[in-house]
Amino acid sequence: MTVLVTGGAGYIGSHAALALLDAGRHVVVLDNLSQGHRWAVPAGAAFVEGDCGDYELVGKLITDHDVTAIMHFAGSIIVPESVVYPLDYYYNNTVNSRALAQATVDAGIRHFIFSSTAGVYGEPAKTPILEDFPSKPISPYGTSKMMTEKMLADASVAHDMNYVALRYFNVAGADPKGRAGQTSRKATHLIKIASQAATGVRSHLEIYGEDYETPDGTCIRDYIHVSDLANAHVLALEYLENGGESDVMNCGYGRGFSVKEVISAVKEVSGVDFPVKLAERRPGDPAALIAGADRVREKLGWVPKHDDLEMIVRHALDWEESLKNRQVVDAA
Ligand SMILES: NC(=O)c1ccc[n+]([C@@H]2O[C@H](COP(=O)([O-])OP(=O)(O)OC[C@H]3O[C@@H](n4cnc5c(N)ncnc54)[C@H](O)[C@@H]3O)[C@@H](O)[C@H]2O)c1
Ligand SMILES: O=c1ccn([C@@H]2O[C@H](COP(=O)(O)OP(=O)(O)O[C@H]3O[C@H](CO)[C@H](O)[C@H](O)[C@H]3O)[C@@H](O)[C@H]2O)c(=O)[nH]1
Repeated sequence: MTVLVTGGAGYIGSHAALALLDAGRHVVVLDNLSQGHRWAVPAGAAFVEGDCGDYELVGKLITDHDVTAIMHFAGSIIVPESVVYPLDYYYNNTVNSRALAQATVDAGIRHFIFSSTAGVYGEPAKTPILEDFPSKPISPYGTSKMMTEKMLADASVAHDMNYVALRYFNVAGADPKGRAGQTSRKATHLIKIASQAATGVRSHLEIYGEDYETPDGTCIRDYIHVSDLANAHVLALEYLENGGESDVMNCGYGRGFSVKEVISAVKEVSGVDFPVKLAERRPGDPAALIAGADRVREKLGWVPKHDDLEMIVRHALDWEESLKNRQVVDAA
């Protein structure tokens, strides 16, 4: 009875592995270490280095570790990069997920939890965004995830498998106990970048556009603490094991902060007035993404513990400081 966590050497996957272990589960992590770090895999989890699209390898590790459920975090995650290298994104996020799904159904695995994204909605007509709004991604990243969602939906009808696709909004923060955090080799996320600027890893931060149709002209996002998100995965697994029907669920708090509000919070919490410059809009950025997040609460009984921007920022800053001691910071 082991959970296979693909991408468990990365940011969200390592937190999910911790949450599973904390819940008394057995975990095996599969990660090709293209972005993640071996040391980020929690001590209590088994680790296999390899690709989630390697059908033979996945089949073997399912047998070797008595895997009964999959949590699929492995993927390429940077929206603007997907605009420049779309075929790489379709390969890693869609083609490799197809191979993983094939290995899953061939091995008779009955539960699958997938890391999807608010990016599947594109530019929503209104907020908050509900799960039944149309999927009209405006980036290859969003399309690559939408296609995997559709594969899982079809596979769950044809095979004895139920799934939940969790559509994450903007994930941020770090494990409150300091056991894990974001250590991306190519940091792009706002709170991570701002934390690096506040801790001196980066010289400054750029705001990508202040001419959006929002109150202060900068983009609005729904920032969710990574530990609350990890807990939603544990609940989703219990839900599927108890026979829950396949579904998609938004993961956010249902409120948004602008880029400028986030920068103010990081300056306030850190006490550092780091330089901020204005820059051009970044391709693929919708103006506002706020989750309608009732479904995940109602169906999974999810109750967040960290819905507080200052707490999210505090944990992100603490992690950034700890990385300086480990000497594994990204180059600015
Ligand atoms: N971070 C966010 O705000 C966010 C929002 C929505 C969805 N997501 C999704 O959550 C998942 C995890 O994101 P993250 O922020 O932890 O990213 P991350 O880059 O920290 O982690 C991804 C991990 O997957 C591994 N990986 C990538 N391709 C692989 C492959 N083919 N085989 C095996 N391992 C592979 C990487 O080495 C890395 O450890 C992704 O699928 C991402 O699309 C993230
Ligand atoms: O240095 C920076 C970094 C970001 N931003 C802005 O901050 C906002 C948030 O950007 P992030 O890069 O932190 O996050 P995204 O909204 O682009 O995307 C994230 O959330 C999405 C869902 O909302 C996807 O799932 C995706 O995987 C994940 O990277 C955007 O308006 C972006 O333009 C800046 O102004 N400066």
